[in-house]
Order: sequence, then structure tokens, then C-alpha cells
Amino acid sequence: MTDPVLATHNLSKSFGALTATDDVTLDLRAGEIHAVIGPNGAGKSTLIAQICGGLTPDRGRIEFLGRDVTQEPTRLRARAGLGRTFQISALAMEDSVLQNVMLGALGAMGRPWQFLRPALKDDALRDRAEAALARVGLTDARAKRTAELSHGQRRQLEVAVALSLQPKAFVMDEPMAGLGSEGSKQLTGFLDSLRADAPILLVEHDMDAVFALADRISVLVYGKVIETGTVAEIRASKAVRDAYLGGEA
Ligand SMILES: Nc1ncnc2c1ncn2[C@@H]1O[C@H](COP(=O)(O)OP(=O)(O)OP(=O)(O)O)[C@@H](O)[C@H]1O
Repeated sequence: MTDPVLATHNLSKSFGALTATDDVTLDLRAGEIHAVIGPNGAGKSTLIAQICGGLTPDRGRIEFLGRDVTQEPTRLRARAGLGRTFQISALAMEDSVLQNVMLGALGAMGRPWQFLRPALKDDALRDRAEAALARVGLTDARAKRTAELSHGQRRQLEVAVALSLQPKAFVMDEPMAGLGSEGSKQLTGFLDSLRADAPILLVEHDMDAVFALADRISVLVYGKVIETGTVAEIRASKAVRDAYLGGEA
């Protein structure tokens, strides 16, 4: 088997007496969607924050593309190709859709924002941004103010921002949140195709989306991975049913 693109090894993080991430070992392989599910407070956001660099683990390590990145700041991980999405507030609502993609790419490439004006005339950057917008189907909206986009389109724009960095892996935090059933269905179809660009570590509460998309699922309960397996394995797991899925499975 080829090496995983992204892996955590025995990752642990406590807040005072509370262990939010408890010895978490999981990996993300090329071409897959690996979903992380678990009840509220299970530690999913804490796990993602450590993977992306917002929180430093107490113990354990994170490897990205075979390199130990545990102590690296977020921007270096992003520059190395770790594409995080769905921080909606990161979008500049008054800027155009195209500018947002260019801005995002520029920031993650580590170029200071005071050079934004010249950068907006940078043909290579513009081409990359246009290609990312085309990939998510937002070409026609490129000149719109971001504030005019629908909720679902903003999700697509977040993906375009991440795509413009030509990521080697995506980390997605509840992409379906706030979308209606039609919006979720559309985004599910899109994410399904996106795994060909880069594998996706997907934290998501929407079980329809998870069961439709995931190649593997890890179930987090009280900070611990209690099971990792295929959709069928997770559905059949008594431990998961008892701890989490209840009557849903
Ligand atoms: N900065 C913090 N300080 C103290 N406790 C925290 C902090 N961040 C998270 N926690 C606690 O750690 C636990 C895990 O929280 P986390 O947000 O990671 O869970 P989650 O699985 O993402 O939950 P949800 O599904 O509701 O988003 C919770 O008990 C939470 O209250």
C-alpha cells in the first residue's frame, strides 16, 4: 500500500481535566474520502484544529506527505498543500468572487497582502483562480460580489479558494452545515468528484452525505477513535451503534 497523504499518530490534547483528543491515530490515503463522525463534543473540531495547525497537541504527531508537520504553523502546512475549507467567515463579502480566490491563493502562498493590487494583475495567479472557479462551476458568478452568492455557492467558493492552492489533501469541517437538502445533495455530488483532485478528510454530521461519500469512516467518542471502517463495517458495528448511531444505523 502507498504511504498515506496525511496521518495522525497517537494525537492527544487536553483542556484542563478534559481530554478532547485521546490517542487518535488515523490516516488519509490517496483518492479517498475519510469521514470523521461523532456526537457533539466528541473532539472533531479539536482534532481538525491540530491537523491544520491552530492548536498544538500535547502528545503525538502529524505527518503530511511523509513529513512531520506537528510543530509547523498553519500557513506552512497550507503552502505545502493542506487545503482547509468551510470557514465561511474567511471570505471577503464585499470583494468579487474572483478576487476572493486570488486573495486566498495569495495569502496561502505567503505573499503579503499589501501587494494585492499588483497581484490582481498577475496573469498566472488570475489563470489559476479562473481555473479553480471553473472547476466548481462558478465561472459565470466570477464578477459578482461575494455577498450576493447563495449559501451553497459560498461553499463552492470556499472549495475554489482551496483548489487554487492545488492542494494535496483537503480537510473539510462540516461542509453541509446550513445547506438545505437540495444544497446538500448538490455538494455531495461535487465532493464525490473532488476526491480525484485530492483526498478529503471530512468532518460531517449529515449522515446521508457521510454514507454516500465515505470510503472509510472513523468514529470519535469522548476524544477516542472507537472504530474505523467502511460504511458497511461502521453500520454493522455494535460498538458504534451503542456509542453513537443509536436507532439511525
Ligand atoms: N478551547 C477550549 N477550552 C476548553 N475546552 C474546550 C476547548 N475547545 C473544545 N473544548 C472542549 O473539548 C471537547 C471537544 O470539543 P470539540 O469542539 O472538539 O468537539 P466536536 O466533536 O467538534 O463537537 P461539535 O460536533 O459540537 O462541533 C468539548 O467538551 C469542548 O467543550
